[in-house]
Amino acid sequence: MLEYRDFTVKFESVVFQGINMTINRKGIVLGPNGSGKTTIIKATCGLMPYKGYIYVNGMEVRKIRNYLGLSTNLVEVYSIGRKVKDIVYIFEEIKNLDGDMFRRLLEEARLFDQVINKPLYKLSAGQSSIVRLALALSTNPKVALIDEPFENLDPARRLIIARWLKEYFEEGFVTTHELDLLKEFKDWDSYILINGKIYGPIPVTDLIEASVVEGDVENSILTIEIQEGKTLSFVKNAQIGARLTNLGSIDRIYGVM
Ligand SMILES: Nc1ncnc2c1ncn2[C@@H]1O[C@H](COP(=O)(O)OP(=O)(O)OP(=O)(O)O)[C@@H](O)[C@H]1O
Repeated sequence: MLEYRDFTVKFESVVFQGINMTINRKGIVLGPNGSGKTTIIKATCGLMPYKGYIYVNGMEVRKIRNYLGLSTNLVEVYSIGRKVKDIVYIFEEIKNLDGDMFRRLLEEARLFDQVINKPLYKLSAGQSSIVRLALALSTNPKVALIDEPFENLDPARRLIIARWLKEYFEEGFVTTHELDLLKEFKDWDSYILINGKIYGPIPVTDLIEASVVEGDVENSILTIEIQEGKTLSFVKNAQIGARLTNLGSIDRIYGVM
């Protein structure tokens, strides 16, 4: 279980202001560019300072030592070792990574031979993304925090990745701004991260059926503040507004206004 209490991050401007949220299943976190998707994962993995509290299975992140049950695909975590095979070896030693599973996943993505003897930084963006996801999932994590796993991937590999995400971890969330992938995660919850706030959980099935309408609409499943004083409502089976999934990317939500 992930719990955020008064979670606040400020850089030059506020990224999160006093977030209170509990995630106890698997969630898709949707957010436009710069909304804080990577920031919330970094904070939850103890990779950056924050105000307030983050609890992973009841343990406050700042106090966690040697917890093996949390995994992420963030590149910062895999900056050790020269080649991919060295990273696998190190994670087998320090995090009980299952080397056979890692090999099996990469063979399924038809990448193993191409990447295993190369350093991560020499891989293409898509290859690096798949390798880091396979590293994260091969530790059989209870909780996984996966940042933008679908970027730079061809359609066939996106479906492979979606299947891994459904199968290989128990709790946590996957961030994306791509809306056409929602249909792969129909029994998950979704969260929308925008303008310093996090909205949700909303069942993915509800979001798939929702249209986005300007203003505060009665009987909507959700109303969000997209900018100071400007709201958008998500309305199921509406005859007005723009069907959310037709937007393609959550970044295009600003165009609805
Ligand atoms: N170390 C930092 N110092 C200053 N500002 C930062 C830092 N890291 C992130 N930010 C800012 O915090 C905001 C959130 O960044 P973050 O990378 O979390 O967004 P994101 O939702 O992952 O975006 P994208 O979809 O573009 O990857 C952005 O405005 C970014 O410029």
